[in-house]
Amino acid sequence: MSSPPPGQAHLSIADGDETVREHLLTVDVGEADGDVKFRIRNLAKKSDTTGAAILNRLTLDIPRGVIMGVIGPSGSGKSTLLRALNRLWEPPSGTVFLDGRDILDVDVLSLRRKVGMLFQLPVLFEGTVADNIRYGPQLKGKKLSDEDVHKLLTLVDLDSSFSTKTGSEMSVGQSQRVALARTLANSPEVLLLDEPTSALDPISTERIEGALEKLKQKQGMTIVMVSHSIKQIQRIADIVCLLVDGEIVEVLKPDQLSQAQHPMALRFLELSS
Ligand SMILES: Nc1ncnc2c1ncn2[C@@H]1O[C@H](COP(=O)(O)OP(=O)(O)OP(=O)(O)O)[C@@H](O)[C@H]1O
Repeated sequence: MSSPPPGQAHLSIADGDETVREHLLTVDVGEADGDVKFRIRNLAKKSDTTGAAILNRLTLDIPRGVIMGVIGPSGSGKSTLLRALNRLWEPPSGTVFLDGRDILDVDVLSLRRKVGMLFQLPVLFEGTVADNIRYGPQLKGKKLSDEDVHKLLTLVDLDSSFSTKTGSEMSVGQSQRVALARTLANSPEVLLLDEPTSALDPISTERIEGALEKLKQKQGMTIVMVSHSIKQIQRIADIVCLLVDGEIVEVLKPDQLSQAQHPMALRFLELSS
C-alpha cells in the first residue's frame, strides 16, 4: 500500500469503505509514523465518586497539521479527553504520546507551551493586552518587542491599537482573540480548544475560525477543537471524531457525516440542518 499523504493517515485508508467506522478504529498507522501528532492508546478514566467510566479505553491518532473536531452529547467526555492532552488531568502512563513520546515523560510546563489551550470564556490577567501577550514568554526570560506583540495581534485579526487596552475595554469576542494571541505567544505546536466560540457572536466566531485556518495553513498547527456546532465543524475541521458515553464511535471527514453509522451522528446532523 502506498503511503497516505500527510495528515490523511486514517482517512485515505477508509475512504469509500462501507465499514468506515470499524476500519478507522482499528487501523494503526505505525509506531514511528511522523504524521501522527498525538497517539492515544486505551485511554481510560473513571469517575472518582461513582467509579463509572468517563473515558472508555479510547484509541485515536490525531494527524499532524489538521483541525480535528470533537463532537458528542453533553457529558460524553469531550473536555476530559482534551484535558488529558496537556495533563490538566494526568492520563495513565503509556496512553498519550506527543510526537511518539509519552507525555508523562515531558516536563509539564514545556508540554503546556507546546500544547496550548483555549477555553469557552477568556480570562485575561490584570494589565494591558500587551502584558497578557508578553506573560508566557517572560516566564522563560524572553521579552517580546512591540513588533512581536503587534504580529500576534494581527494573527488574531486585531489591530495594534489593542495592545494598550485592558480586559474591561473589550468585548468577549475581542478578549477571546487576545487569549488566543496570548496562547500563540508561547509558539505552541498544538492548540486545544474547548468550545472557543460558543459565547461569541457570529462575526467574532468567523474571525476566530479564520485565525485557526491561517494557523493551520501557514504554520502547520495541529488543532483539536471541541464544538457543539456541527456547522462549525463542517466549516473548518478536516476530521471529526464523535464521542458517545466515553467512547469514540466515529472518526470521519465532516462531509461524510451523513454516511456515519452511529445513530447519534445522524441525530447531530438532523439537529444542525
Ligand atoms: N473529575 C471528575 N470526577 C468525576 N466526574 C467527572 C470528573 N470530570 C468529569 N466528570 C464527569 O465525566 C463526564 C464527562 O464530562 P466532560 O466534561 O468531559 O463531558 P463533555 O462531553 O465535555 O460535556 P459538555 O459537552 O457538557 O461540556 C460527565 O458526566 C462529568 O460529570
